[in-house]
Amino acid sequence: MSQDKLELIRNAGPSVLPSLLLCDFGDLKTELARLEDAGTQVLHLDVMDGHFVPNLTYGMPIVEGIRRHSDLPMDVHLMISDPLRYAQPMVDAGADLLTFHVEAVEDAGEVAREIRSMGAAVGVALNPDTDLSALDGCLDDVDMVLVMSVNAGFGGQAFNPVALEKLAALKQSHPDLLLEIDGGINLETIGAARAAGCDLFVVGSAIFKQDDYAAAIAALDAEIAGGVS
Ligand SMILES: O=C(CO)[C@H](O)[C@H](O)COP(=O)(O)O
Ligand SMILES: [Co+2]
Repeated sequence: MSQDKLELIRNAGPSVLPSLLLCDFGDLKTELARLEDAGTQVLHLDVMDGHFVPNLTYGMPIVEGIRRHSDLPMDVHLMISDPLRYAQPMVDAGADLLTFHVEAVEDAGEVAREIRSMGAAVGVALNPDTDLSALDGCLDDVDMVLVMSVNAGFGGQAFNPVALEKLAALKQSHPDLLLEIDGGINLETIGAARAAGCDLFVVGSAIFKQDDYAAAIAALDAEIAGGVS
């Protein structure tokens, strides 16, 4: 199931992934319908534990609730101190791609292999201050690298261009790896991320602060198309 969904995620690229961090959780069903009508192919869910990051969001019940109302592949961004503790419950709740932070674990390769053994695709994320060398030894065991362009924890932060250098370096060293960017992506920044080789573009504020999600996503798609792959 998840390997099929991984193919869907791969084939979706280059694509905008709405981050549900800033959606109306009081009316999630309508929000999901609006995103599907806007052509969304993959959802990005931000799970924060109030420990690895100073913010608290949601866990398995919300992921499972979203799964009940949408068949879209779910890219679950774990901003938590102990990703393996919750990996299997997240897979059971419907996560297709589970991404953990390299800063949270001692052996990223081992964590990646364990998540894969649960039947999910796996991504590894790194914050702006974390050097790419932190990924040494785990890139053969992941399907995707999530390059953060803000410090994980909150929506609505300003884009940090250090992410562009990391994307370009990863594209060169690992051309087959799926690359995702997250944080401060909007009409001004998305083209540069595409030009740096990015495939998946997580967007929160630049969609959810607009009245018309479809128009917001179409404008972002147009900027992606204008970038150099
Ligand atoms: O992982 C995240 C925050 O840690 C979110 O995915 C991200 O911040 C989306 O929000 P925005 O587009 O407003 O930056
Ligand atoms: Co995220």
